[in-house]
Amino acid sequence: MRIGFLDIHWTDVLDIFLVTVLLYQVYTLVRGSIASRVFMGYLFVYFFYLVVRGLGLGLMTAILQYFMGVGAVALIVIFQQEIRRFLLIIGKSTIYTNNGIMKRILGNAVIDVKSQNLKEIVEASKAVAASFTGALIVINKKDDLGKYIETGDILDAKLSKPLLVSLFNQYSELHDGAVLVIDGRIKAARCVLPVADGIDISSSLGFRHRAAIGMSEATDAIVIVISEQTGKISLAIEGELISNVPGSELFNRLTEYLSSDMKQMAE
Ligand SMILES: Nc1ncnc2c1ncn2[C@@H]1O[C@H](COP(=O)(O)OP(=O)(O)OP(=O)(O)O)[C@@H](O)[C@H]1O
Repeated sequence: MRIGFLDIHWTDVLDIFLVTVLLYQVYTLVRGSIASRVFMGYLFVYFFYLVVRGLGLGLMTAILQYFMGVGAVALIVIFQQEIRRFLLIIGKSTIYTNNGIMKRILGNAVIDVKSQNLKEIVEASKAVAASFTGALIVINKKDDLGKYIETGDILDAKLSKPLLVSLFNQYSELHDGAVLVIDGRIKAARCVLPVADGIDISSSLGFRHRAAIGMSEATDAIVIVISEQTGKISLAIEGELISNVPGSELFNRLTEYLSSDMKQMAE
């Protein structure tokens, strides 16, 4: 097909369509985060580079070309989390990961929720919330949380309601930071979680809640966060915070997310 002086093939249309979809996906992933500004900046420089190259400005093209090369590496570092989420979404949504055999090969078998001791966690959360004590409890799904365990004090203790409650007691040496529950055991306490830096996060949320969101963005773990000020229980899942979850709903919400492969409970 010819439009004016342009000779357009169906492959060009497909190409433009795919680039549009890709750019839109990248935009939705970074939207609202500081990284989105970097993304827009990089896109602007790239278009400027195309114009300069089109005009045949050799020196400027060479400088921008060098900048784009270095910038590409910098982008990978800056967008680590977004790239990870993007690949996770692709990985999760492929038909292969829904196939039983592939699940086993990829270690994607649905985890045994019964062994997670969720009842004890729920009872402890309710007790902690009732006493207006702040708490952060991270429960693993499939991701390895090894690097977060290392930031705290390793306990590797049998999970029980009394132990969990006493860990968050304000007089406990281990009450600060997060408790990591791995495969139904209290693996570590006083752990430091990554803090979410999204500009769309409500300014009323303090660091405890931001850390919960940050952890659920960086990994597939589910995070229970209990506010010291309000005694409210919230859940952080896949970068979203579900505020004020009634104690009676907590067990079902945890079970639903942990036993699903790709649930978007925040929807
Ligand atoms: N990155 C982090 N990793 C783990 N725990 C953290 C992190 N940042 C803050 N915390 C925990 O949160 C506590 C501070 O909570 P802060 O008052 O700032 O948060 P908040 O979201 O307003 O919660 P609250 O409603 O309980 O006051 C710290 O004492 C610490 O225990």
